[in-house]
Amino acid sequence: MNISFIGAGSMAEAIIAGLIEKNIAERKNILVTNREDQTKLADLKKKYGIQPTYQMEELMEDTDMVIFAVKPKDAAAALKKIKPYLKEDTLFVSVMAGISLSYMENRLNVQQPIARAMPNTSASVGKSATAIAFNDSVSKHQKQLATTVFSSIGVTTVIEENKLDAITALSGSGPAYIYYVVEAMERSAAEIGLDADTAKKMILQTLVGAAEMLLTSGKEAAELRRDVTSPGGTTEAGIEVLQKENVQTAFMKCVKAAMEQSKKLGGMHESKQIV
Ligand SMILES: NC(=O)C1=CN([C@@H]2O[C@H](COP(=O)(O)OP(=O)(O)OC[C@H]3O[C@@H](n4cnc5c(N)ncnc54)[C@H](O)[C@@H]3O)[C@@H](O)[C@H]2O)C=CC1
Ligand SMILES: O=C(O)[C@@H]1CCC=N1
Repeated sequence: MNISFIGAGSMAEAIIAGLIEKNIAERKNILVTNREDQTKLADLKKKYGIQPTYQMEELMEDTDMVIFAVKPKDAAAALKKIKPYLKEDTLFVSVMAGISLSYMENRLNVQQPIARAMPNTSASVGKSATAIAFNDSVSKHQKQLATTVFSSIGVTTVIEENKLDAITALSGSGPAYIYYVVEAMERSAAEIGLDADTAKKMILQTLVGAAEMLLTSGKEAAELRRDVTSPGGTTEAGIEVLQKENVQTAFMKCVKAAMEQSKKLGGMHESKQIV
């Protein structure tokens, strides 16, 4: 498979690492460009053996798929730059938060095959939860190609585009919520007299173990929680505080706020005139 990346930041690198690790594409067939940071491209070449280039013709000529991984604020300029070189039947895959299929169709070509994907940074370790939506021009074969690419960095689900803001809030931003909880556990461990190394080891194994239980036990989260909570015991005392402080409600508000922001990001850019 030939794949070209527009944008060479953390998300592009995570996907490149997955493609190489799982042998989805040969290193010589992965082309990468960015706006101007030649040092970053040289680093990527050294690390992964991929092909950096600033030649748009080279990027677009034989590619099966263009992965577009620039920030939403840079979308308009980057789309304008590539439009003259993008072949009309090449699959264009965006990983940008908030930017809709119709926004991209309007700036590229209404008939362009376009996919909108939302991975997360766990892609770097092959554990992304990615959701992907397609416009009507994407062929069955192209859907398979895109699914293969994102499956190389974790689990992939095909969904309707109108669910992508919710997905962005839940699993796109999701790793950050978990890290936030870990930060709190680390701080409390220090306060109750545990050294940082011991605390980290215990917290991380607790996290991995809980995830494995959720994946394999066949039990719901609430049931697993009840299994830990002995009547009159330590967990009950802890959870009572979380309930009194409305922590679950706060988390629900957090996900909703992230979803609103995803919608807003899209709206902010959609309202700009096509230039
Ligand atoms: N970081 C995250 O957790 C996630 C990010 N995303 C999305 O991925 C996209 C990229 O995010 P990051 O990799 O974190 O950003 P980043 O800032 O690390 O990388 C952006 C890249 O785009 C390049 N770029 C900007 N304008 C360009 C242009 N005109 N032509 C060519 N290249 C250009 C920059 O040089 C840079 O290499 C964003 O749209 C974000 O919404 C999606 C899921 C998760
Ligand atoms: O915070 C953001 O906007 C990006 C999208 C999902 C995760 N990070």
